[in-house]
Amino acid sequence: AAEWGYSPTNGPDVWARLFPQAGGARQSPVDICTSIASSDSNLEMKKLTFAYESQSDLRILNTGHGWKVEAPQSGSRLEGGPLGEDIYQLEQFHCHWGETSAEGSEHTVDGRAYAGELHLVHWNTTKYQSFAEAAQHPDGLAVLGVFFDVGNESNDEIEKIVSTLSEIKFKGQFTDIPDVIDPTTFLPSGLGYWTYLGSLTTPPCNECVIWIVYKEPITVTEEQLVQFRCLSACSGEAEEFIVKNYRPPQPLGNRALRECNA
Ligand SMILES: NS(=O)(=O)c1cc(F)cc(F)c1
Ligand SMILES: [Zn+2]
Repeated sequence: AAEWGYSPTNGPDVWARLFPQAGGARQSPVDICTSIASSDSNLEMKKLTFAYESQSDLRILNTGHGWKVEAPQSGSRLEGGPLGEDIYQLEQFHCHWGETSAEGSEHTVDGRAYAGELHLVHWNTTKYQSFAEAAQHPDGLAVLGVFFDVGNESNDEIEKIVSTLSEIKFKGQFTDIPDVIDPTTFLPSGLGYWTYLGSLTTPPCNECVIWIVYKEPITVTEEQLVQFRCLSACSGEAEEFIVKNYRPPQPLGNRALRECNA
C-alpha cells in the first residue's frame, strides 16, 4: 500500500482516500482564531495540572515521519482543565517542523504559523486500559501542543534530542537518550492555553484528541531545526530528508474553541 507522507502524491490532501477519518468533522490541526476563543470560566476553576517524572534512557526513534520519544510514564498525571475528572498519562512526545522556519507548526494562530510544534501525547487511564484502546474513543487522548519560535538561545532539553539524531538518521532506527529528560522543561513559563476537540494530525487521524495548545512558544535555534531536517524518511541509502511533516489547518466547523489564561 502506498505509504502516506507529506508530498503532493501522498500528503494531507489525499489522506482521506486511504484513511476515511481524515475527512471527518473534528479534524486537527486548526487555525486558532483568537477572536472567537471563548474564555470559559469553569476552565479557570479546574486548573490544568501536570506531574512528570524525570527519565533517562528513553528510546527515541526515526518513524520515517520525524522523531518520536517513547515515554510511557505510569507515574505521570495530566488532569483538570478541559479533562473532566479523568487522569491522562504521558505516552510519547514528538514534533512537527517545516522546510524553513517560516512554517512548521500544525496549529496556526490567526493565520500565523510558528517554526515548529512539540506534541506531548497522553491517554486516559481512568477510562481505558491501553493507549491503543483510548485512541478509539472521543476522550481517549490529550495532547499538549507547544509552539517553537526561532531565537538565539538553544533549548537545552531539545538539544538532548538533537544530540541523538545522528544515530537515527534512517527510518526504523532507534537509540536511547542517555540524558535525563524532564518533560516539564518543554512547557513554556506562561501556562495560558486554547483547547478544543480534535484528532490525530497524522493518519489514521482518529477523532480522539482533547487538544490543549499553549499560547506562549518556547525558543529553539535555527541550528536545532536544521538538525531535525537531516533525518531521512527512508530506511536505506536513498536520502529523502524529512524537511516538512506538518498537516495544514482543517475546518473548525461548529466546534467550540475555549481559552484559559492560567
Ligand atoms: N500528531 S499527534 O500528536 O496528533 C499524534 C499522536 C499520536 F499518538 C499518534 C498520531 F498518529 C498522531
Ligand atoms: Zn504530532
